[in-house]
Amino acid sequence: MQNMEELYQLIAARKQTPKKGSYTDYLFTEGIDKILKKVGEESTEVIVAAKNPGDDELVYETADLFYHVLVLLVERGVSFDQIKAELAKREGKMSSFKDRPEIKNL
Ligand SMILES: N=c1c2ncn([C@@H]3O[C@H](COP(=O)(O)OP(=O)(O)OP(=O)(O)O)[C@@H](O)[C@H]3O)c2ncn1[C@@H]1O[C@H](COP(=O)(O)O)[C@@H](O)[C@H]1O
Repeated sequence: MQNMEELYQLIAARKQTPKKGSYTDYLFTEGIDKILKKVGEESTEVIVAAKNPGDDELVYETADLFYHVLVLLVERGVSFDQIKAELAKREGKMSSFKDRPEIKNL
């Protein structure tokens, strides 16, 4: 079983020690524009999958998107701990939705 953090570490290791024939290495070699294009493509595929019936396609495309976002974070030098810290800051925070009537009125 591979969790998100383990996958991040594997991708970071690929950047540190490139492995010939690896898709991750291919993305790093192509560079940031290619990685961003893939994140865009995979995001669109998630949206389309979410509109279609059944979960399989949505699960598959979401996994693709997560992987490519992790590649992007490694490429940009953002650590997984930074993401965890940001999520932790939000934990247990009350939603300010009720205080913002403009959202309900959209
Ligand atoms: N989670 C993934 C993962 N998700 C998607 N992909 C690849 O992402 C690509 C997306 O498919 P597309 O059809 O959109 O892209 P493509 O036509 O293959 O290529 P391009 O469009 O990028 O030119 C596929 O080639 C998938 O294999 C992934 N490749 C690798 N991983 C993980 O990363 C680990 C390291 O991978 P390697 O570096 O390749 O060994 C693997 O063990 C996996 O756990």
